[in-house]
Amino acid sequence: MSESFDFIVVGSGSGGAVVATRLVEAGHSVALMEAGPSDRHLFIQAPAGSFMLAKTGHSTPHETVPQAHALGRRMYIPTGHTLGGGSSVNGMVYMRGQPEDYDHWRDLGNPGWGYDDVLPWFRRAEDNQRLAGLAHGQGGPLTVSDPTHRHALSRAFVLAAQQAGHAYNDDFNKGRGQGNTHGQQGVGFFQTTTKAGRRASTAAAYLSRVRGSERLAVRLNAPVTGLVLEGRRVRGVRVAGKGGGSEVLAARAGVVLSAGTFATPKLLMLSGIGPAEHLAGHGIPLAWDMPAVGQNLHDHLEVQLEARLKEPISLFGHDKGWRRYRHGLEWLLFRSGVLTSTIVESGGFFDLDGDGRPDMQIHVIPALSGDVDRVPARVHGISIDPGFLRPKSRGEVRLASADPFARPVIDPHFLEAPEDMETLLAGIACTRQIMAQPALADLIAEELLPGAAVTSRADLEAFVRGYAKTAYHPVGTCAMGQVTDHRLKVRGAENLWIADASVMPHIVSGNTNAPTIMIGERAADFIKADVA
Ligand SMILES: Cc1cc2nc3c(=O)[nH]c(=O)nc-3n(C[C@H](O)[C@H](O)[C@H](O)COP(=O)(O)OP(=O)(O)OC[C@H]3O[C@@H](n4cnc5c(N)ncnc54)[C@H](O)[C@@H]3O)c2cc1C
Repeated sequence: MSESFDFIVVGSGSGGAVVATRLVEAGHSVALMEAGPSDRHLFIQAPAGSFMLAKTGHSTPHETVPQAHALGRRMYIPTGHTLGGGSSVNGMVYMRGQPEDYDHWRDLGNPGWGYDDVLPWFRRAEDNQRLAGLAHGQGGPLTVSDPTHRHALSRAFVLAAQQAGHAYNDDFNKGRGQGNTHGQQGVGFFQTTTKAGRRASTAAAYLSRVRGSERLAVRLNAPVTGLVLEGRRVRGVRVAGKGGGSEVLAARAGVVLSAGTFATPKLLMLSGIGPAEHLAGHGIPLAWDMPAVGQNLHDHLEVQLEARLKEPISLFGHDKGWRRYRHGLEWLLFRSGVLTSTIVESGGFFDLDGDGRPDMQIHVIPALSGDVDRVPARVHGISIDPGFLRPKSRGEVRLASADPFARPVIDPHFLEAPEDMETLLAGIACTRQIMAQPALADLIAEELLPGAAVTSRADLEAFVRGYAKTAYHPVGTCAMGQVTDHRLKVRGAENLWIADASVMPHIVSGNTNAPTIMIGERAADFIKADVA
């Protein structure tokens, strides 16, 4: 083995960069292996650039297998592929989910993961620019701030939703609500992971603290292709080298997998840790049988309602011609203007089934955004995306072959559970009610998607099956309690941990970046204690 470190962390995303930073701060030497390139790119650093990142090579454009309950469509689920991973390409919405999510994780057999248990780690990570008190932290690495740019359409949505009877909420992360209200419920502006007009990825917020340390080696464009095992002990990792060769790096204390919901189970399976029959089918020697690896894949799904506007007030055209240069210059010189916008500035949480707990989230985009396989109409418009928070459908990730460079087979079984369809249909009705209120109705010329004529249940169901898209929050494929224990150590392994979104046993009721950062914080503490 060529080089050795105390720890090797595989993947520098929302979980990995946090673990690596905390281990280095604790005095350990760490090799942080990242398959993707550097994050030095205007579209990463300037918040609004995120909408133009799809084609820059900073994300991996995963595709599902044809989805039986979505008209046989292959659905697009990108994941980050750069320093900072998803936190470098995401929409920067700062959201934790609901206290009940974590209480549920605890009740599934993961002691120490209830809301009151995890709250201190959310607070430790956080440097909130507006909110203090029991729910929020100051002085942590991750800056959480209010959107400085609030587009007229983002504001119109918030007003229209209040006109429809939904309460204004100025803190979706306050935790348990007052009296009969749920702390998350209502509409407003999302807090963001941005700092002074720039993206606060885990690379910027965490890794920058230890970048100069001689204990940290960051390897970019360095895909790990498997683990080096000796019985139940991990000795190191295999890394693809330039020109087709491969190198082995040694880990004296252990290895942390933080390659994300698709790549972490893939690496386990390539290393012989997974469902025995599946591995045998690909000729991979079994290390130990773990049927749960790759199972329990789930994600948030949403539909996009689109409307054409009467006046040219959306963001349409702002990424073209002279406007593009003006916005770029304003951001470069002053860190102000449209490029500081996270685009998804407003939205809310709605309790559609009346059980006292929101089950639907809305994201608002002040333009027609389309989808990766759907070019939007070239007109001024607004997109309003209702999506479910707690999907019932479950799928899986499997190997396509023993080739580490083959994309995994991703089958989320989207919309298989009838409840998922019901929540989306109720979400469309709720969204239309908001669009009918004066603050939005006065701006809207016509509904483009699904279109005013689409009102029958059959037509609306067909719309959902034909247009539903993911919110890019895949989780669950190495679930804590199944694949790892409650201290995030892989079951059966002596010194192998997982710290990414794959360990969530059940998706949180909200965006997944902040919860994954919390998982990274906790993993670092478990690991430090385990090797002390
Ligand atoms: C387009 C988009 C928008 C999103 N918007 C939001 C949002 O607004 N708010 C929010 O909270 N969440 C959002 N999310 C989700 C959130 O960013 C992710 O849930 C989170 O980043 C996942 O973190 P992770 O640590 O599990 O994996 P990642 O952050 O994806 O990190 C995994 C890293 O491992 C690397 N890697 C993979 N395989 C290997 C290998 N073999 N060797 C070495 N390195 C490897 C990858 O390149 C990547 O950098 C969004 C995600 C996307 C993609």
